[in-house]
Amino acid sequence: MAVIELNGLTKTYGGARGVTDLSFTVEEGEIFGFIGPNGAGKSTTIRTMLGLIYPTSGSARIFGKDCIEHGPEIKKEIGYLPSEVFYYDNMRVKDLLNYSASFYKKDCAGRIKALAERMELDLTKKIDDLSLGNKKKVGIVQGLLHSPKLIILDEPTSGLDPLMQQRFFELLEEENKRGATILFSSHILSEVQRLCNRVAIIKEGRLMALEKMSELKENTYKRFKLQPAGQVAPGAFAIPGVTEWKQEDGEVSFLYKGNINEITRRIAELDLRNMWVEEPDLEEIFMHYYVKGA
Ligand SMILES: Nc1ncnc2c1ncn2[C@@H]1O[C@H](COP(=O)(O)OP(=O)(O)OP(=O)(O)O)[C@@H](O)[C@H]1O
Repeated sequence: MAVIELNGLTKTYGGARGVTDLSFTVEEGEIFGFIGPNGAGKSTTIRTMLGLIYPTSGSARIFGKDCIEHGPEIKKEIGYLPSEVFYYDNMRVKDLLNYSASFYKKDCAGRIKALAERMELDLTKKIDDLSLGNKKKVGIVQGLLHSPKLIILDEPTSGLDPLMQQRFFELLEEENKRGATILFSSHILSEVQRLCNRVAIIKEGRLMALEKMSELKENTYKRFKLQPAGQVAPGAFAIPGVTEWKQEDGEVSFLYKGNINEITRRIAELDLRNMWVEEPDLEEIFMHYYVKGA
């Protein structure tokens, strides 16, 4: 079952581009990455899903229901963590969270306590006295306290230290095992890589690619590093698919995309001391899409 369905979603702000003709679906149980640089249109898409802004044309549906027509009903089943969190500073953390919980017709007390313990959040503190990272933790607990079916995260890790990021990711993986679908929007590619099964790449408001994480990695470049016994002739790797060829300090490196046998035949002609083949990280993949689509 599709949990999120975007159909030709377009949003303009006055004449300015927000997102253009965006279509994709997120299936139940997925951890879906939504990546693109600042200004690509991620927040615009999320705000439309939450019914906070109206699409100019096209539609966004969640749980099979239109996000504008059924906004309040849909929102009860969504946990949303915005990129920036703002609170009434005078409140204590527990009062704010109890207030948030009162919107759901569920007893969330046990969950609030468990989540706060997990994230090492002091419920008795005044929001005013919290650091940025601790405010972020309030947002996390607030987003998860009602055990939502869909979790929408907009740049969720900013302000969290590495240990807390790790905890948070573990928490998300548990929520996913419990059955929650997750949309994870980010420009930090390593975290998307770590967590997501599938990704949509967005650039200047348009969908650039929609792929399984595994395919995204397979269909792209591999980085080769060789340590030859002597100098390699400059033309030795002049075959299609080889780019960024470099020879320095006794090491040859290049990116390769193509039939793996072609390249191993070339490599086999060399006398090697050592060799490494590395998976490209998402950063390199991302650059590839951007350069290609530029
Ligand atoms: N309220 C608004 N009024 C006018 N233009 C807007 C508004 N909100 C967003 N935009 C524009 O829409 C485009 C997409 O912005 P959006 O915030 O959705 O991108 P993003 O991918 O979430 O980036 P970021 O990570 O920086 O938030 C940008 O060009 C932005 O300037």
